[in-house]
Amino acid sequence: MSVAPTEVLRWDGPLPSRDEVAGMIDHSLLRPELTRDEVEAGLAVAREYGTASVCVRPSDVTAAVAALRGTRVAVGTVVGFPHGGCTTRTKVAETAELAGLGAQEIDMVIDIGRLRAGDAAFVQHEIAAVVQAAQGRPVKVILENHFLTDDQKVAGCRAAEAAGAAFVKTSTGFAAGGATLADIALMRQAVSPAVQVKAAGGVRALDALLRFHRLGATRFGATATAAILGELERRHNGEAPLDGTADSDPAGY
Ligand SMILES: O=C[C@H](O)COP(=O)(O)O
Repeated sequence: MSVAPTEVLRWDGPLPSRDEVAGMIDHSLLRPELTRDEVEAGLAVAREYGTASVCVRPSDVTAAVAALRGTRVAVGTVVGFPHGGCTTRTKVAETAELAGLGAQEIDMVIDIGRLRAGDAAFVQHEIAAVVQAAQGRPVKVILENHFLTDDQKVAGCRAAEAAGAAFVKTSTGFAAGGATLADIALMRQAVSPAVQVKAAGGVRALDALLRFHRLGATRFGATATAAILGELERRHNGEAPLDGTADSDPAGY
């Protein structure tokens, strides 16, 4: 599918509310160097804004569950992250353990090499095993599009849907490229309306988020949550866009 030029995709409808935008963000706290204090500060950001969830490292799930108890912010975490190359048994065991610790959403990385080799059946089987281990918790399937052709992205999306995934997701945020407009359009077309599309990796500006949303993304993985929502507040107050981000590369790469 061809994607309209950036200018055409500029957001021109009524601005969504802060709650609406926050309610689509998985506040990402996945960087390997984060200290416990930095994680706690990130959890406070999610709590303050009421994001859809936090996406934390597995070792932070227990702390996140405690910090967010009684709020509407779900605790999400990652499986097979970031390379996707561990065994299916390991991904299943991770999922079961993290669910037991209170994780409510699971973002899993596929076996990227197997998909590139044309073995979508393996990828589907592995996703299905994680979906089963998640016991009803939404599973978001990270394709890591940076490494894939369009045909492989579509095959990954179809495998995810057939396996019972709730979302297909563009990227980990740790490869050399993240979410793109073209990929969101492609992924939205590749799955039925029953499956949501999550954009992640370089979604660091309000305009980027809104453009992705217009193309069908309904969840966003972002570290720049406070900046995105601060920009939204400025727009609601009638202030001009911060710095021309409306015309920049929407994914920031
Ligand atoms: O959600 C996945 C990544 O951690 C997003 O990181 P980023 O927003 O800094 O690109």
